[in-house]
Amino acid sequence: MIWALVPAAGSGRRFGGDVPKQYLHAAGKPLIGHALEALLAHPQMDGAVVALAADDPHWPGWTTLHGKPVVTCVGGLERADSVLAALYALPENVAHDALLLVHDAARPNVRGCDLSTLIAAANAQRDGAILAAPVRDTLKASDADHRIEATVPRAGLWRALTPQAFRRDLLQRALQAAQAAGVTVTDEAMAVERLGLHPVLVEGREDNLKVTTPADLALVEFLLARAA
Ligand SMILES: Nc1ccn([C@@H]2O[C@H](COP(=O)(O)OP(=O)(O)OP(=O)(O)O)[C@@H](O)[C@H]2O)c(=O)n1
Ligand SMILES: C[C@](O)(CO)[C@H](O)COP(=O)(O)O
Repeated sequence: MIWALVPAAGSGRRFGGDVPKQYLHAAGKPLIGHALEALLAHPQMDGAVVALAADDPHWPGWTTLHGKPVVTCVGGLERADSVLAALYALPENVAHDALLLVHDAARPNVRGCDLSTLIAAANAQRDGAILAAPVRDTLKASDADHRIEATVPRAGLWRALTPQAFRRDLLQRALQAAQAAGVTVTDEAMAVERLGLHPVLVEGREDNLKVTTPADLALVEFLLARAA
């Protein structure tokens, strides 16, 4: 059994505007709709838990997509809190060693081929696996005035994407440990790394973009329309 946990309780501060970005439309449907449909269209996926802002007026109320259950819960202050809330909201019949794929609602262009390679990698070893893209640009470190201080060697550097795939019991233990330590993790792998484990990086599509600013939306609109 494989379930998705979809953090969708953010307010989109960097994007701006009144409507949280996960509900903005591109290629005819909200970004969250594209993300959930891509996840649940995959034959190995069994359902999804979506973490929403309290009293979210935008949630369309889906209870199934592609014939698979969609469960909702109230998210938390940070993304990691929302992921943990979604984990706690998993239905009773989801086993404690079930594989969980955590995917940003703001990443609408995830593809089935990437889901298949990620699931295979996560099933092949216990530390988990994440989609990621190798850094292709030269990286610079700067001072507070944006003056270059150094060029950062990019060999072995990756951009973490989502989904990130972990066994339920491991993910719960890792997120609870980070929360108890007062550490705000920016992705699930960071919490698992804190336990001394080494999740595997699975090269994913560069166009599995997270919509963070308005410029991202225009690009995602083009990508989704082309994929339709
Ligand atoms: N407390 C939070 C914060 C974020 N998210 C979700 O985590 C994903 C990635 O987070 P991000 O892109 O940072 O979204 P926002 O937090 O909404 O953006 P910002 O940081 O600009 O406010 C998004 O789908 C967002 O809805 C969440 O579920 N709960
Ligand atoms: C989880 C993530 O998408 C991996 O790159 C990223 O860390 C989310 O960061 P955000 O600031 O919460 O968008």
